[in-house]
Amino acid sequence: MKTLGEFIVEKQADYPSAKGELSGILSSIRLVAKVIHRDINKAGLNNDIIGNSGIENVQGEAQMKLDAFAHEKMKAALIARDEVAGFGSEEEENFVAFDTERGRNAKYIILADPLDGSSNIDVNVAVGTIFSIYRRISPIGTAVTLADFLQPGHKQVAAGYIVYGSSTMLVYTTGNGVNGFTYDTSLGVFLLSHENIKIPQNGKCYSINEGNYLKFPMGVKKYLKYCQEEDESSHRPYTSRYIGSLVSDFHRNLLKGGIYIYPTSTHYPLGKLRLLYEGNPMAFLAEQAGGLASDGYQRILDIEPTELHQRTPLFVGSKNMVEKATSFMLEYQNQ
Ligand SMILES: O=P(O)(O)OC[C@H]1O[C@](O)(COP(=O)(O)O)[C@@H](O)[C@@H]1O
Ligand SMILES: [Mg+2]
Ligand SMILES: [Mg+2]
Repeated sequence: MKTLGEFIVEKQADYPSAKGELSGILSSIRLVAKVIHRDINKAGLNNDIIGNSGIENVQGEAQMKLDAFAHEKMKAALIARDEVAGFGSEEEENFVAFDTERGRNAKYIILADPLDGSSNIDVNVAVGTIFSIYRRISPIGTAVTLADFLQPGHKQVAAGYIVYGSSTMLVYTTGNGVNGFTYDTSLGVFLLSHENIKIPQNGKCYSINEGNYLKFPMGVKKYLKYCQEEDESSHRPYTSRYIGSLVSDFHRNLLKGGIYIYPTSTHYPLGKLRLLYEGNPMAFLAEQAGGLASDGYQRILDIEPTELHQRTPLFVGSKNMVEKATSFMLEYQNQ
């Protein structure tokens, strides 16, 4: 079976002009995945890892100890690389420009949600790490600027996630399909287990925090009613599945078909999920697997970001399901 390392080298050979820089970054993300995997596995035994850190992150949300741990590990792994010019993270207010000679001459910037679904850690439920890679637009030889981080999602050169579930998997795309690798803990390697993943065009599963139903826009309420109606030909009613960890919910729907929705609500008028750390990477993966991602009205990857921690509504998953949901959004646009 092919390892992630072998796969990366093989793919690099498909692009003779490539200098292996992207491959180097992916290798460091693989290392971060192993480190976080190791510590998550000890979470129940280690009080330095579980629980609330007692501080709020830039989103005003309680920061878990593992959030901060994952963020620090990721930053340390990336700063050590020749290829990375800067890092933006959900856990840090400003982006970090790697302002050394090496960083100023590097080509890529990374955005990440180092630990996604962190409220699940203390109860032993799957969490994840999400990453997104862009080529910088500022001149080489200078420190990166905010503009390098505010590029629309269609400019991503690679994106992916690690899901720390019943097994740990790394799933990524470089714009040429989506591949998944399962971590073999006894060998310490990621093995290619899910080659060229394609999301089913139709699914039977919808994932949304239905507890917020009364706060949703009318289009979402109508779509949920549609999901729950009886109709044999379209296999409705669909099944409701919601873990509360985007990576895990997305991963299930990617493999089995389904739709994940985090809409606007009276509570979160702009949506809850972050465009740069969550929306864009998942949208890139979904499209590369043959699915779709929308904010309800437009393609996620076409949104021009204006802020690092910008939020977005997200409808992502099987093509026909996302199209159906967004048709309801359009129909009930003003309600
Ligand atoms: O509890 P809610 O409001 O349904 O939100 C759940 C969503 O929030 C998130 O946890 C946000 O991610 P973080 O843990 O990285 O802040 C998503 O993973 C998840 O889908
Ligand atoms: Mg998250
Ligand atoms: Mg997070």
